[in-house]
Amino acid sequence: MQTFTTIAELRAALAPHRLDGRTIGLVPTMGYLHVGHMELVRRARADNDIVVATIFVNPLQFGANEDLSRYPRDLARDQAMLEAEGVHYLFAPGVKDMYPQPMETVVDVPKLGAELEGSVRPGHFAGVATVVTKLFNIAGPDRAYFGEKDFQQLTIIRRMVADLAQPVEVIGVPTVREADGLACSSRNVYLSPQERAAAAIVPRALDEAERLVAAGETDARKLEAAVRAFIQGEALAEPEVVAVRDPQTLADVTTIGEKPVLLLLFVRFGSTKLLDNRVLGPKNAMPEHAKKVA
Ligand SMILES: Nc1ncnc2c1ncn2[C@@H]1O[C@H](COP(=O)(O)OP(=O)(O)OP(=O)(O)O)[C@@H](O)[C@H]1O
Ligand SMILES: CC(C)(CO)[C@@H](O)C(=O)[O-]
Ligand code: BAL
Repeated sequence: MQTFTTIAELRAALAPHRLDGRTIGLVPTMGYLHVGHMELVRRARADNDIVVATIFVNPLQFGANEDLSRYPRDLARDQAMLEAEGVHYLFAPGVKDMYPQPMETVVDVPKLGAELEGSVRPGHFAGVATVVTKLFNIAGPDRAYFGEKDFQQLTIIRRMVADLAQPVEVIGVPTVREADGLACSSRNVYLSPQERAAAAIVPRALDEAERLVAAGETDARKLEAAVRAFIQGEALAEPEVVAVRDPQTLADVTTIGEKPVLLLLFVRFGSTKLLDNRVLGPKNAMPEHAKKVA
């Protein structure tokens, strides 16, 4: 695996592959990799001739009071993990390599980006859409891989690609979980031992929602209220977003009926925010969602 920090180096390395007709799969990350990221890499390896992973902690998507400066980083460990999975190229630019001058151009999907997680992280999704567009322009991938854990992000990227006719196939990858069901996440390292134990309430809340729907709950607002109360049963957990939405569009849903719905959770433990979601409803409509890691 070769690691590059500049746009020119990566482009030069990829150009001959493109000329030879090889397909390129892109796995964008912010580093501090875990088994969830590795699942994205494995999918990219299976589908493409060449795999490019990126590690960039993108300042554009962090608010002033967020964790940009303390975001966990370990490039040497990440490189070893990517190399072991057969990644061909790692693009790990510095901020000056990505943004040599202050960015004047913004890619935004404003309606989808303003709600749910966006309502507590204003500007976050414009930062994501902008950097992902730039990464697409740099690497020119045939396919790009994103996790379903960040479901709103995945929805926004799909919409952006469709609206702008970006020539990339977006592939969503099911959430990889720890043994107790907690979704793997780089930010899990922020949790104290007590918070880590308490965080198991998040996947359990998804189970509880599934149970309530199976027991006949059809009112989306009532389901949200019940799930919120369930999470609040854990003293260390503060639910910021509990929302039942349409899984394709994220549009509001009032009734849970024939069609599957998506339950999105954004739960705070101290200063750490964790995301999770599950499709509820007809079983055959569910994606392969809950993957456990031993
Ligand atoms: N548990 C997981 N299963 C599958 N994909 C995941 C998982 N966690 C993250 N991803 C995906 O990996 C990509 C890079 O995510 P990122 O580097 O932000 O990791 P993260 O663990 O989500 O970090 P954070 O804790 O900062 O949210 C995103 O597409 C994200 O959805
Ligand atoms: C897609 C992404 C790498 C853009 O910075 C980031 O939002 C993430 O890690 O999910
Ligand atoms: N995992 C999404 C990137 C972020 O929280 O900034």
